[in-house]
Amino acid sequence: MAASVCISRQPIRPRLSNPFPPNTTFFRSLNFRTAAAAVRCSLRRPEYIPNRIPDPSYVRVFDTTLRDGEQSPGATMTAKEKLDIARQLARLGVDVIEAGFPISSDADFDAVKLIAGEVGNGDSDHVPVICGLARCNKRDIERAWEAVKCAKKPRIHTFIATSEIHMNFKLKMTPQQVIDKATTMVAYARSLGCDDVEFSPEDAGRSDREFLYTILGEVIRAGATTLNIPDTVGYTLPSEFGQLIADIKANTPGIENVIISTHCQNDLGLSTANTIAGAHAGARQVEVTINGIGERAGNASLEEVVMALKCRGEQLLGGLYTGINTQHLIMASKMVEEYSGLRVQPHKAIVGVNAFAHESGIHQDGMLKHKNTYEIISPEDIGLIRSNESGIVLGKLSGRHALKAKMLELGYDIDGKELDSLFARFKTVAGNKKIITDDDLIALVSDEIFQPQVVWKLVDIQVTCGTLGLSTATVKLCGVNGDEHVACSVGTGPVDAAYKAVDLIVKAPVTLVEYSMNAVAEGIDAIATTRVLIRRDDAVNHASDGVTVNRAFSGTGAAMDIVISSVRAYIGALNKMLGFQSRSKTEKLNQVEALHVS
Ligand SMILES: CC(=O)SCCNC(=O)CCNC(=O)[C@H](O)C(C)(C)COP(=O)(O)OP(=O)(O)OC[C@H]1O[C@@H](n2cnc3c(N)ncnc32)[C@H](O)[C@@H]1OP(=O)(O)O
Ligand SMILES: CC(C)C(=O)C(=O)O
Ligand SMILES: [Mg+2]
Repeated sequence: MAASVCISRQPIRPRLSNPFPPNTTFFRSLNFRTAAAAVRCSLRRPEYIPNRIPDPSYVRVFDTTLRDGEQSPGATMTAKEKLDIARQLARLGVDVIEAGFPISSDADFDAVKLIAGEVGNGDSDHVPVICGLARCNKRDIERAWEAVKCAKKPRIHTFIATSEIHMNFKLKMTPQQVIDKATTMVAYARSLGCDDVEFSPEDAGRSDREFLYTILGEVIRAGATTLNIPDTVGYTLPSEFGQLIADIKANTPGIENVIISTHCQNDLGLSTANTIAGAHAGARQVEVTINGIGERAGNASLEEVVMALKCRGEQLLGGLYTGINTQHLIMASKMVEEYSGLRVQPHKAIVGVNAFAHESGIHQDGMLKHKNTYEIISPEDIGLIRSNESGIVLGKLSGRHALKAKMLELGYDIDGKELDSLFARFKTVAGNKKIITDDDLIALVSDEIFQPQVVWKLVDIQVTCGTLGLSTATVKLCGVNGDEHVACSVGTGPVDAAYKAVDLIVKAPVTLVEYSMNAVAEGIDAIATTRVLIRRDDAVNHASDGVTVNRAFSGTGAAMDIVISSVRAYIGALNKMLGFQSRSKTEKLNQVEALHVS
């Protein structure tokens, strides 16, 4: 009987907020380091001086989501959207916002100017530098200056290509002409009153080293304050890019008076690794974008670079850190995803929907026992509030520990045989469905666990239906003694035919009082939950011997197939009714026996 099923709906239990057991020194120190880095981030953003950073371990974050990011095909954003993102970037604590390429269009000019006026003039403790991009020509530079000059900290970023292939085929200029253009334009930018000028030798990753040292030395003399080293076509490997930065640092005259920066495209999927290698080799500005969006395969992603520095900077990178408040990362990612229309792949590091989700049983078991078994970052660190604390996503690879924990979260404390039975049914459903929702699980519980004593059990069912004739159903049921019965019937539809076939076997005259069905999850592979209410037709006869049997009995069934779900519900209700009848009769007999004894 149902009374033998030991399930209780329980309130969700409060959880420990500290995932580190107090006596585990390794985790304590790891926790301490993370906390210390976070405190230092918020307390120690060094004063902004264009060409110098007072703390040698501080790495400036230059966000170019609104410029290089917008160069992703289809990512064009309105001025209002760019302003919203710029505000979020300021909240995040980026040091520099490259707001656009003002010469490229009036719309971009207006957007950059708007951002410079609003975000570049904020009254909070931290106001980011607002930067505009310009080619090495006067019109671009004037336009960029016009757009950013109202910011508290304006910057012009000018660039010209230095690789042989770009100089020969694209610019059609000699190396000396390129040097002259670069130096005159850097000086011109300074002459406009801009004391924060960044210069980029485009395609530095494929440029001749000696030529780079020369042109970079010259632009420093002309007044550049930041030298950005772009791997424009994402061609270098991490060791190579790190060496490039180290070589520039060692061989460029006057380099000690400027900041070296990285700008890594992602054509080989190495942009984050290259950026970290660059910072390790001496770069103190990293150019990145939210979600890694950008030209072609994108840029180094801000969240990956920042979290890599936060997680490993202290241990492996000489204490490098940034001023990013990582708790705003998820929001920034969502906003950029929404406004740019570029969807984040589910398995994207840090911000992908699967980045903190665990589907396989062994991992889920580990997560339930100690989160650091399978997570190196806590989701709260990036502002992610998980719907369940351990990030468990049930699927066909999940195990009992995870199912039990998930059911507890839903309010069902299930153990032992009931858990085994639910687990078996769950595996079947999970094998057929991509996503198991909470509603699916609840439907499975009510179908499988809250079953009355089994009198009849559905073994097989086959239906045919359609527009050509009557629906027919063949049903095979198994009785209490294990004997199998088969019956066929026609009906007005497949469910009606199936119910009539069941009636032929069970031979209990009942009326179907109510029938309802819900698809409890979205999609074509949703589980259908059926609820039926039946009433025994010959109730009066039994009522004469004092047993109340003319009550209604409900049954629920769940399955992806609506006919199976319907038949399960019907048989469930029949079983309840038959079980109730036999219990009532037994009780009556017991009462009579007791009377005789007394
Ligand atoms: C690596 C990077 O991401 S660089 C930034 C790339 N981003 C963009 O290009 C987005 C915005 N661009 C635009 O809107 C347009 O390209 C504009 C408005 C800037 C220019 O448009 P147009 O004047 O029609 O020129 P177009 O784009 O066809 O060609 C570029 C011209 O700039 C020249 N050029 C390219 N880079 C530079 C440079 N850094 N400095 C000076 N001139 C340059 C090219 O040689 C070419 O000159 P040419 O017309 O004499 O052959
Ligand atoms: C403008 C420069 C810095 C650039 O985006 C690149 O070289 O990729
Ligand atoms: Mg770029």
